[in-house]
Amino acid sequence: MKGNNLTSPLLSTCPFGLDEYRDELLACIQPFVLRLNSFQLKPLFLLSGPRGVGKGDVIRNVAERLGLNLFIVNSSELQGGSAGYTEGKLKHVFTKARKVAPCIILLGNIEVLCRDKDGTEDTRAVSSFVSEVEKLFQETKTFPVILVATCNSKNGCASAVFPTLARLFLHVIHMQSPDELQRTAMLQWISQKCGVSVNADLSHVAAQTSGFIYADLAALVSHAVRNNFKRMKVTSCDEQNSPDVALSNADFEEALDIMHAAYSEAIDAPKIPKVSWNDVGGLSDLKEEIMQTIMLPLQHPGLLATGLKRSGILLFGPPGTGKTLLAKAVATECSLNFLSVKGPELLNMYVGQSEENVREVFSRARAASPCIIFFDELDSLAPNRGKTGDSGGVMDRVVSQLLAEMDGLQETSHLFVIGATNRPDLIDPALLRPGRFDKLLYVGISEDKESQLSIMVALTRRFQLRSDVNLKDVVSLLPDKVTGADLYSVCSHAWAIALRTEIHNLMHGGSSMPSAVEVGVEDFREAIINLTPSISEEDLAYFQKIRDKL
Ligand SMILES: Nc1ncnc2c1ncn2[C@@H]1O[C@H](COP(=O)(O)OP(=O)(O)OP(=O)(O)O)[C@@H](O)[C@H]1O
Repeated sequence: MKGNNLTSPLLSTCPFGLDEYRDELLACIQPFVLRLNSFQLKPLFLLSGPRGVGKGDVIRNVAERLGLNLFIVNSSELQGGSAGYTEGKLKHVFTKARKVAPCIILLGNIEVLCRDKDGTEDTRAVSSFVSEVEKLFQETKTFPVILVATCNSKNGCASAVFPTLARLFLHVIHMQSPDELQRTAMLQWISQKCGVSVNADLSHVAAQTSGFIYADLAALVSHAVRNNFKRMKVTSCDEQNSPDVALSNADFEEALDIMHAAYSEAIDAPKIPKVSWNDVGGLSDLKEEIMQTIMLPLQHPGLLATGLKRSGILLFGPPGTGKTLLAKAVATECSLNFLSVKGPELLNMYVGQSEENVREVFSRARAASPCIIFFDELDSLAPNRGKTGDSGGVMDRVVSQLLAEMDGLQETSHLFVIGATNRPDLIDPALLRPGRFDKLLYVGISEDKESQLSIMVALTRRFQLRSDVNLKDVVSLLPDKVTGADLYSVCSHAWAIALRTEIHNLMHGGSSMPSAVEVGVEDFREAIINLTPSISEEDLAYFQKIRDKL
């Protein structure tokens, strides 16, 4: 793609994927440039969107296309602690702008304008701004001056701007995070702009960059170029001998790893867990089933377009049977970030806050996608509506919010939801309908020696076992019905007993502390004697009844 220069030098300043916003702004400004403004309206426009979405580039491109000068001023430069200062600064800026007319004044970060120290609206500053703007347009007779302000906002809406200021604008353009197609176009444009060719599947890269905006994609390409230089061992270059750079899939993969890691650090976002299949004993049928559900949309994103309904997975069963462990292992295996949320953590006494928390979880996961959201104790978050008896109907609204978010998942192939509960019978049936948590999987206790052995093997993987230990013999000492958590307790107990013995020997004339604690068969025996299985026969009968019912 190198040398595939853009045909129009004007087009080159507007990233592909932002053209719809550019055209919208162009259409707004053109009548004023052509003096078709018979209603004496003031040409004030507002562009809002997340920081780095490409607002400046859109305005720059419009100015170039219309042959207007661009006069850039940041609102924070106009803030000086008093309304008088803002007024003086504004006068100065507008006088200078008039001198370079025809022009666009780009007033950046308008959300900070007219804000006093404690963040509230400074009404005097607002009225100075309004009157200075009035004067600007009254006194500009010869060539047009257009004012385009920008506002940083997470969700693209301009609510951060004080309503008195927002009312001044003739039209507001809300710039959203780009979709997959737009991201592909942007990556292509940024690479061309950097003068590098691309031997990678950009649509595949774009699919892995959900939540990225223009500035993130530019950083991604620059990381990819650096990776390429490292791979090709480019040490020095000058204008004449600049190396031929062809970015490969591997360059982008590495760059994505760097970006995802940096992003996770910055916002404490979910990360890929470090639980391998070797850490999970038994449960092989469940592993297979979950992997298939998750891998299918990842490997064939096109299937979603054909109307295939995505489903969430609900793991249910007694406590301590490895539901969380299983979900983490799937995330590790598929290289997915893992966002674990305990149902009760999201509930809040303030009106509307619990629903907001649910929304926030999904938006955090979307920003970190590909991602698995793991809802532990789902029954506490989504109980049967109308049965909970909370006076304000909070739970009903939380369930409705959860349903709305789950339905929204159909559009993405990179977000998965796994729920876990000990009480599936308490969950609102609406959540178990097709397209939501419609795959119910029972995670039970270990009832046969074979599955107990495989869990013991997984749990003692990092143990130093004495030569007298045969795990089969250890397993034969176990009660018939135990959970993974019971076995974990046996292993950790045995290790603690072994450690205690080592310390005792050391204090009574032993030579020196060995580098690792060696666990012997006696240690396991003692730990097993002290074990009380966490699930009783009645509990088990109850879980089996629910399982048969579902
Ligand atoms: N199949 C297994 N293989 C290895 N370890 C297991 C297994 N099942 C459970 N464990 C051990 O038990 C611990 C608790 O398991 P986990 O938290 O996954 O259970 P859970 O079913 O999610 O429990 P809860 O319903 O109480 O949330 C794990 O950290 C792990 O050490």
